[in-house]
Amino acid sequence: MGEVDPAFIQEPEHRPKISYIEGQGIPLIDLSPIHSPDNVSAIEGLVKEIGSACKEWGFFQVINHGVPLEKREKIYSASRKFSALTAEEKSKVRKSEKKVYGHYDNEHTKNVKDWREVFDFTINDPVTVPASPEPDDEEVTEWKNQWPQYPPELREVCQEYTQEMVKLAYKLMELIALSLGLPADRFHGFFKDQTSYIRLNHYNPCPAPHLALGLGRHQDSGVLTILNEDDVGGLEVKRKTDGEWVRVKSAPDAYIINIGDTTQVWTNDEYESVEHRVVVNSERERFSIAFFLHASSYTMVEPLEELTSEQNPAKYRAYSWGKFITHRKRSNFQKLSVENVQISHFKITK
Ligand SMILES: O=C(O)CCC(=O)C(=O)O
Ligand SMILES: [Fe+2]
Repeated sequence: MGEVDPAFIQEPEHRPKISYIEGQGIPLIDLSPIHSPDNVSAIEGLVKEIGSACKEWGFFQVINHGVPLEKREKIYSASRKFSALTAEEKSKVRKSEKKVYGHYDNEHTKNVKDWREVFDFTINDPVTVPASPEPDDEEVTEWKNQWPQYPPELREVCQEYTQEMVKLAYKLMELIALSLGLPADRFHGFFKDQTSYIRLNHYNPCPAPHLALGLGRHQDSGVLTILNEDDVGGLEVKRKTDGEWVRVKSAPDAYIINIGDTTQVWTNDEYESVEHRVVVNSERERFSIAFFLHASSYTMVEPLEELTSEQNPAKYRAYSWGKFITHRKRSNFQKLSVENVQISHFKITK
């Protein structure tokens, strides 16, 4: 076995198990009804399924989602070509504190290094965000994409894929709104100048897969994540019922959807954002593509009025989405002595 940089080594309690439980129970939801919206009873059934999946798992898979296979194949192919470039070539579009999108292979999750490299791009280029996390600083700045020279088609296939993700994300948010007894378009207003981005993930084979993780345990901080993975596998979800890590077995052509922290706050904990991580292996590299649906930076995130009452008061104080992400971005480039900003910091304690 090769030597592995100690920066990658997880504490014993966070190391992956040799044998794993396959997440058979993770709901698999057929989205066909969204393509014939007049079929009211089919939509109602679908809304119920989505509601239970959000409540019980915070994770589910969808099939018949309407995203053309060809667009996905194209973005995977471009992602593979990019990952095969030399480190020097990739460093030309390297992420930094100032350039927040691009290539990066030095990310830490909870202060342990992840065994992966990523390429990030914002779907609204440039996107306007606060200049600093300081609460009183009203200055704004722009975050822009960096596109590599090679492969030349990367930019275009990413843009085409983005359109599909946005369409699917809106559909899913409509179903989620309905499942909460809200009007279908209840969430749409939050996405006018959305800060959503896409991440192309590449996990190399790892000589010490029992010590390191492709991606350490975390919750997604945004609204919703739409993930596609290749056939290698490795995503694990912390099951709500018993806290066990279960391996997601991706159905062919499925997208894996999970609720993020913003939705947890909006729904006042009705739908919780669930921890997940990625296990690597010593034989096969793995690719995945994640679309993170994020609100406009000027959004104040707080429990929705319709979902709170005297009996069920708001469990969170309002926080600025823009300040939250600038805080996160800054700390990504500094080794932390304290925990990163979390929604729990806005929790109202009695
Ligand atoms: O690659 C995966 O399967 C999951 C990636 C993920 O959870 C993330 O990037 O937040
Ligand atoms: Fe994630």
